[in-house]
Amino acid sequence: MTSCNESVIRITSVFKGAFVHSTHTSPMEILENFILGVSEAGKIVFIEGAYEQENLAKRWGFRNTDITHLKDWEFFIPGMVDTHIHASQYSYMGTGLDMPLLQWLNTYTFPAELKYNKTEFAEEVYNKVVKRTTGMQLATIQHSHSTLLLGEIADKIGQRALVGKVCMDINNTVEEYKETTEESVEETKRFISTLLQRKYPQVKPIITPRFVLSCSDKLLKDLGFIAKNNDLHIQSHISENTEEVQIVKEMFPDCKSYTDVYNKYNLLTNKTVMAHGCHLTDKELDIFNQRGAAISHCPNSNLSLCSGLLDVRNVLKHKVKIGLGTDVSGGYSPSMLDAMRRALDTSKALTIQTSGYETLTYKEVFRLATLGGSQALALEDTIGNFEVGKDFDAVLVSPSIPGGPFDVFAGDTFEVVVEKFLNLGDDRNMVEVYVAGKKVVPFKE
Ligand SMILES: O=c1[nH]c(=O)c2nc[nH]c2[nH]1
Ligand SMILES: [Zn+2]
Repeated sequence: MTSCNESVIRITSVFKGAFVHSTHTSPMEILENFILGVSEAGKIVFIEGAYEQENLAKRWGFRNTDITHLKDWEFFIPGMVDTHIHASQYSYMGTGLDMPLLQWLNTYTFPAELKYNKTEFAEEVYNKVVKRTTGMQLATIQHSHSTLLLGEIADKIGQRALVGKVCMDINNTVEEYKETTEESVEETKRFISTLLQRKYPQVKPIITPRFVLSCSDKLLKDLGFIAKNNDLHIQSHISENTEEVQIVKEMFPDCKSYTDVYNKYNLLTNKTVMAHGCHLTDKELDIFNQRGAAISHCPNSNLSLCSGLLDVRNVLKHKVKIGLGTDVSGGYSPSMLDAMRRALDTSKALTIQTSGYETLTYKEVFRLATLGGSQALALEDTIGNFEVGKDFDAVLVSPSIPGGPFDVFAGDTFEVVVEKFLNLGDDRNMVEVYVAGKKVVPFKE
């Protein structure tokens, strides 16, 4: 394609059709018959009504034959952002959901994660999990060599990812699955500097204390320093289950709350995303708001481990950033469509319990899965919707594929088709995935 005649920006792809995304003012905007241009750098250069085609073609120097026309009923959505997933738990996804959090960790999770000291096992699992998930993934693993491998695989496939090495220096049940404080700190530093040196464009490190119950005061303190000194993202778990909350309270009598513990160690920043938060109090949500920290709502996991029902409406009321997470394998599905559906189920369960409760709409959970996720990961300037200047991270949805999971009828409106896809669609409908303008699905073998 030709270069633009009025600036150095080179347009490499132009798509014409329907674009569905969220903005600050609207949970779902359906832009039918629009035209979107992507630069060589993978950025959205324009998105305008198709009636502007001629002007745009002149201004940016593309020809009509350069335009990719979406087929009937096809539409683009922004890449969905999975704000919390454990790549290292993928091997037992869909099993072992028969006990509450702390027993589940001791029985299934710690023995399974121990296996990642073997690089071959890590390689097999990570090659599979990176391909199974569409969108951002946060991976956790204790062994830094396999965690680096995860970063390498994500980069090779073209995925966007924040990758973290789980830190834990306390484990009274599976004794062999823990590090000394020094090991945890040194391995974290080594992991971060190696990953940063590799300069992967879309793969970055994230500081990952497992949760308060797995980390000594010294480890939490040192991780807070490392994150601050290197301006890094932070991820952890908070207030997932009532037993966990009670133990934290007993362990830290001087702290006012679970949130206060992370806050004390500089682990609550505007680049922090905390998974779950089902039992956070209003005061704790106020602290999240003040610190600019975010919550990853993991509804499949919250239901599967009977942890709790996060009141998303209340989180939004406190103006706390919130996105969705699959939390594989506490959550049994790696699909962000499933995360949206379980978020709606949770909101409906709260509606049954609470008279006058304002149930989330399917449009609102779509916003959580896209724009909300980008805000939660402090990446709103780069991804989350189709605003000019952002990276073109997108999924091409084809609703009426042969043998697909739902049917489209002549009388359906675009809005109805989008709703059907969100409630009934699956991978078969997601025919192409783009990350920063590059097509990553279908995968190149
Ligand atoms: O859902 C969860 N999965 C985990 O691996 C974990 N570790 C601490 N807390 C946790 N919660
Ligand atoms: Zn988790």
